[in-house]
Amino acid sequence: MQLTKRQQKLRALESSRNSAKKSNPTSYVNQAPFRYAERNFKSRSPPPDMTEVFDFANMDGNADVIKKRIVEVKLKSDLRGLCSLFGDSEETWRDQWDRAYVIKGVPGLVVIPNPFSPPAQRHLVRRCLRVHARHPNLSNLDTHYNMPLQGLWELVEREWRGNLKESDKDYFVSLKNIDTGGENGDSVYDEEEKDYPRQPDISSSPSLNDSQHATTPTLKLDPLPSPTVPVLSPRQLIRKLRWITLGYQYHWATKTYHLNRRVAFPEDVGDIATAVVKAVEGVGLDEEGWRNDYAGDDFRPQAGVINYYQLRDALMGHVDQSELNMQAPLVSVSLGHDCIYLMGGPTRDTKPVALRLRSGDIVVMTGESRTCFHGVPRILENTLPGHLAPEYWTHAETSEQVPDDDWRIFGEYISEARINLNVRQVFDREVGM
Ligand SMILES: O=C(O)CCC(=O)C(=O)O
Ligand SMILES: [Fe+2]
Repeated sequence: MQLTKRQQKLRALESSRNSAKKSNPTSYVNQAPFRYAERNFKSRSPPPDMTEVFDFANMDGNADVIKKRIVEVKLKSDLRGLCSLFGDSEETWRDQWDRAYVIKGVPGLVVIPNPFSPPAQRHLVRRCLRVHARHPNLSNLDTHYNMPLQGLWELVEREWRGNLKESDKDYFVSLKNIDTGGENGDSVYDEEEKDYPRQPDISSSPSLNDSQHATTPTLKLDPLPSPTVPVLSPRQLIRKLRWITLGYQYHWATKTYHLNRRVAFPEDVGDIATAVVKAVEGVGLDEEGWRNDYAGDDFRPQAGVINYYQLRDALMGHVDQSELNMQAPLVSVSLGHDCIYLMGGPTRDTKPVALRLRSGDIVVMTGESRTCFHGVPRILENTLPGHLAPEYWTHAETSEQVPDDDWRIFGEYISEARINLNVRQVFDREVGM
């Protein structure tokens, strides 16, 4: 993109102002370390300081202070035996299918570098857009729009193939009537920060507040639609999708689960999470006195969130503490563009570690880390792996490399996005409905 002279001048001015602010200790002196790190990685001008980022796919490239903190550990089992979506990934594995990493000073966190094959990653991206992002799963868009039952993605595909035109009656997804009753618990999405209504009011206190737990019998009113959301074409509207919920649907306003809105948990996502929880059983760091002792057989994938990030989106620091069962590990899978993932401590006063997560990487929050602050301040541009690019099939050399011919449309979406799929156990075991 060519900048005009005026734009260049404005950029330069912004950059010098920000640098001055950054070098002025008084403007940062009262800033909690987690916020300070968020601010660093969100900054566009000047660009963030990336010297202390953990990169598990490029071990030699890590700074010495980072290398010293990474400890390679063995998973309980070879992942390939646990779920058919694992296996045949690119170089990173070199046949070490039981390899993972933990970090000194970050008890409970386990990182498994991408174990998925390229087709498995494409399968998950497709499922996240075509299957999971529709009724009965709730999304941020449901508050404001009468979402089509067959899903927004179906309209996107029809528009893309030229089978849906502006003059067709179902082209524009209609806005919800503002008179529908409810409480105003949701905010309109923001270009840069994902509209998790929970973010602003999560306290930095490590103690769990009972009112945030799943069983609290609070009145769960649906949030009111906003009068200011625009009417958009399917391909524009899909870029406004920020999250959907799986299994037990989440009520953001009260930070509790809807016990009466339970959707069957998707098998492929549940299988991945269960396999991962089984694999990390017993993983720990003796020298720091921690070990994940959650039995894989006790894990039940009961709820999940899929986050859809556009390149300028961020997810601010938060703690996931709405689950009654806070002992079970939380499994989180990255797809598409790389991101910076911050993992802190029980309050924002702990300096977080910054991890570069790539497509396919899995983060598991076990034990202590389960109640710690974390967030995604930055999606890294120009990091889409070739096997997810829209034009991928045109470069394929063998027939196995050729993905389904409909990949191009998913590739177009993911070429400006990152998807995160995370799975939680809410209760101790199954809960009868
Ligand atoms: O996008 C991610 O990697 C993290 C998402 C997350 O923390 C959440 O949904 O609670
Ligand atoms: Fe989270």
